[in-house]
Amino acid sequence: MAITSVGIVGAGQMGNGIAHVFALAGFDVLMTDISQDALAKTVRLVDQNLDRQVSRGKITDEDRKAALGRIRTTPKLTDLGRCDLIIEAATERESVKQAIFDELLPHLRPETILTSNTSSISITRLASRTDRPEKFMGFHFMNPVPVMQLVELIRGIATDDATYQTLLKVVDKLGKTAASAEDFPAFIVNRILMPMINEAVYTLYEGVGNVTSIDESLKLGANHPMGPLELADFIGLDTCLAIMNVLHEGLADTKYRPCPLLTKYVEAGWLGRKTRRGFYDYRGAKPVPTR
Ligand SMILES: CC(=O)CC(=O)SCCNC(=O)CCNC(=O)[C@H](O)C(C)(C)COP(=O)(O)OP(=O)(O)OC[C@H]1O[C@@H](n2cnc3c(N)ncnc32)[C@H](O)[C@@H]1OP(=O)(O)O
Ligand SMILES: NC(=O)C1=CN([C@@H]2O[C@H](COP(=O)(O)OP(=O)(O)OC[C@H]3O[C@@H](n4cnc5c(N)ncnc54)[C@H](OP(=O)(O)O)[C@@H]3O)[C@@H](O)[C@H]2O)C=CC1
Repeated sequence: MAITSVGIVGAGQMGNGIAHVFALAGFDVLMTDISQDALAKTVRLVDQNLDRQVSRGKITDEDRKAALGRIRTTPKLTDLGRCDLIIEAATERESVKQAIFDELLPHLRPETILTSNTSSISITRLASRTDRPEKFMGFHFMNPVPVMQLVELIRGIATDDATYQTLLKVVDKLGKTAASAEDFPAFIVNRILMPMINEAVYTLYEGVGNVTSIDESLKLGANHPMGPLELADFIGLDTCLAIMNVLHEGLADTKYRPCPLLTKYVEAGWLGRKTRRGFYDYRGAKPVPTR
């Protein structure tokens, strides 16, 4: 099946980046979000990021204008029913994703492919509660989407080969690289990355280092582009905690227990960059470590 139109549910940082790369690659994009505020901001943010690519000579101003012209928004989830491909990129909570699929399913055409950008949740379980487990897949983009080359493709137990092949072609059209992961908690990237971030929070919790020394150590000592705490703030501490909980519950191994300090930051509503406070405080001119 040829995909020309894409419906994106969730206009947060991931939905925004996904809309950006699909529109630039020539797909028609329709976005929705329960937050009208997020929806209102999203096209402006895509424009800013496209503009950044124009100023760095990556794309032309014509490309920017054409991409923007392909993005539309709607407050009504059910309007996405006419799209060829759905990418759910709402908050990392199974009940949220479930409710979205329940509402959307009666409005989809039978051939529509349904995907989730989930970072960790079982694709087989999400798929099993839909009317099309064979046309359901994990479609996991990395943040920031316009920059990161990888897309993880996760087949549930029932996903058919035609769906997988269609998504491989879509990834190719986006100019990105696909990696296939089996459907186990947090797949490949987050199975490895998130325990490292959680360990960095334990290192902070136990006083082995402070925010600055931990981040500097990994940046200068292991050549990571961002320190683990800076990266956690970038991803969102709520998302990091949700992924650790899926690993902990799904693999039933205490080595994945989320650090109590990570839980405390999330309970405080200090979710990182998106709330302007996390391991760093972003409310001033420069980020200031909170510990
Ligand atoms: C949680 C999950 O489920 C999975 C995940 O996503 S895990 C998170 C994965 N992501 C990472 O690990 C990111 C780690 N960090 C990095 O790679 C880098 O710090 C970074 C690319 C984010 C920024 O790099 P930087 O050198 O500090 O910043 P900056 O110079 O501003 O940007 C680098 C390039 O990215 C571009 N860029 C950054 N953000 C962008 C955006 N949102 N849109 C478009 N372009 C962007 C810049 O234009 C710049 O392009 P050029 O190289 O062509 O000049
Ligand atoms: N952050 C990251 O680095 C990565 C995240 N992901 C995954 O992508 C998904 C989105 O993450 P991210 O963009 O960071 O999260 P954000 O918190 O930035 O955005 C999520 C958006 O979804 C909205 N939302 C919540 N419930 C609904 C709903 N029922 N219908 C429509 N929209 C809804 C939220 O609105 P409101 O704020 O009002 O609740 C918010 O605008 C998650 O599954 C996450 O695990 C995947 C790769 C990387």
